[in-house]
Amino acid sequence: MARSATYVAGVDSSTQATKVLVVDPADGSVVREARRPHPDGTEVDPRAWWDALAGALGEVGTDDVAAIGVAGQQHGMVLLDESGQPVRDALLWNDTRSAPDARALIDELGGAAAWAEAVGTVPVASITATKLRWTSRAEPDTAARARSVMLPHDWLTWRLAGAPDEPTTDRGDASGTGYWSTVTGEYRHDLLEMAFGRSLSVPRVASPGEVVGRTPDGLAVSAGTGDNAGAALAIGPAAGEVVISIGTSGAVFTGHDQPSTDASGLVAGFADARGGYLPLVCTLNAARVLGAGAGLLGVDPEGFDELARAASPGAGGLVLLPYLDGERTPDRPDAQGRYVGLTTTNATRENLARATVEGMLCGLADAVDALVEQGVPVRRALLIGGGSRSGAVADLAPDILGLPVEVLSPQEYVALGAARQAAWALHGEEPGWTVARETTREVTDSSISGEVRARYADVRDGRAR
Ligand SMILES: Nc1ncnc2c1ncn2[C@@H]1O[C@H](COP(=O)(O)OP(=O)(O)O)[C@@H](O)[C@H]1O
Ligand SMILES: O=C(CO)[C@@H](O)[C@H](O)COP(=O)(O)O
Repeated sequence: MARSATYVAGVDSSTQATKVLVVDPADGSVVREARRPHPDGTEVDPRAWWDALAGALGEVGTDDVAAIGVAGQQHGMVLLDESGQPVRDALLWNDTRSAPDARALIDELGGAAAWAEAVGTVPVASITATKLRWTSRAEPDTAARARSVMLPHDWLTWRLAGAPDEPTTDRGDASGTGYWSTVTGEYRHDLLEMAFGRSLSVPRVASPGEVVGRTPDGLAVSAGTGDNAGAALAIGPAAGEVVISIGTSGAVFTGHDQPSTDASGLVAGFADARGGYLPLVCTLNAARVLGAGAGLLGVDPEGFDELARAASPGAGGLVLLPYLDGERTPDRPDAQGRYVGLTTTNATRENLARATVEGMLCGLADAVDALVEQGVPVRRALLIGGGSRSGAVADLAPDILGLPVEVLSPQEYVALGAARQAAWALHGEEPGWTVARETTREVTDSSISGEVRARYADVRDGRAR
């Protein structure tokens, strides 16, 4: 159906919610937006994402929308049967049950370096291939019914396009599966078979500006991508800039001109949504650490910020190891959070709040170090995601990271990137919009990073208990 509509829609189907933006493709301005929550938990019926998407699209309205793109939480395993129905709830990126399967797969291929060379990423429990192995091992009857595997954004894109015979994915999201190689740009069907015990259908990898289908209403559907690649598409970090996304995950990434193959496993060598590369470090513990701290202290986010700002740097020696939900980077799936160094002198609500923010930021500072270790230049950090709305995070970040920091204006950058891709698919060229930049917050005391991070490292590495 031909449409005379003028706008494009971008979707972020992330861990906690679906967010939809209707955007003017002429300048990238947001004209309408809506949001629907997702169920909690690390395994979710994908139909809940579809319902959230349908609800949010219904609220924003699509009569004047010509194209749509979906960026989604990475790595989630959506296993489908012969008729295209999910055989079980999707296992999400933050589900750690497949940690032993990750270790087994590493051994079977001959070690971490072999994986880094093969696909760019050493498997941890987040990576889709390990979830396939867990399913074939722990739920063989369920596995027997599976015919195809998709990622969350693949599945939503496929459904938006009316479930065509040939589902699609893109380089950005495919690179988080463990069975698509960022190094060669090809599927490694042998690794999928090694993980699952037999072959499964996988989506075709569409090109960045491709129209992969049409909705029943005639909207052009773009290839979509993973949420972090979506944010990178929206922001376009310059050389030396690293994006730090403080959502459910803490994701630290930037564009790069060559694939990464980090055998230490800290840096995932992902692809981006433009044809380039997106080395990325992901922690399991970011915005929710702040929420847990606020809950512990019985305050709202603003009250929590006020407490954290009122304490001195270093929180009187109190340190939080922020691995509340286990950790992915470093690979400690069974870890728990720990406050260390509590004394009668430092036992104040202010220090508890400050240690919480500092601990979360130290985890992200470690992630930045891992990128630098891989030869990625880092001179400035750009903060996005729900946790970047915390005033205490914004205030403390430059001194803990030891970097100038820009907190980008609160926007749904992942959905904006998806809208940008939809505009690209619609008009055949990538739009030229840039996002507004904010004032840079400079490092105020360069000794803080060293001192706070040294105490944190003692706790992280077991030298202080
Ligand atoms: N002002 C704030 N202070 C601290 N945390 C916040 C604030 N605003 C939102 N958040 C947290 O940000 C998270 C949601 O961020 P978002 O980037 O949308 O996550 P995701 O992409 O994982 O769904 C929630 O955990 C929420 O509690
Ligand atoms: O696993 C990763 C990146 O490798 C996560 O970043 C997920 O993509 C989920 O992101 P959020 O929902 O936290 O934005």
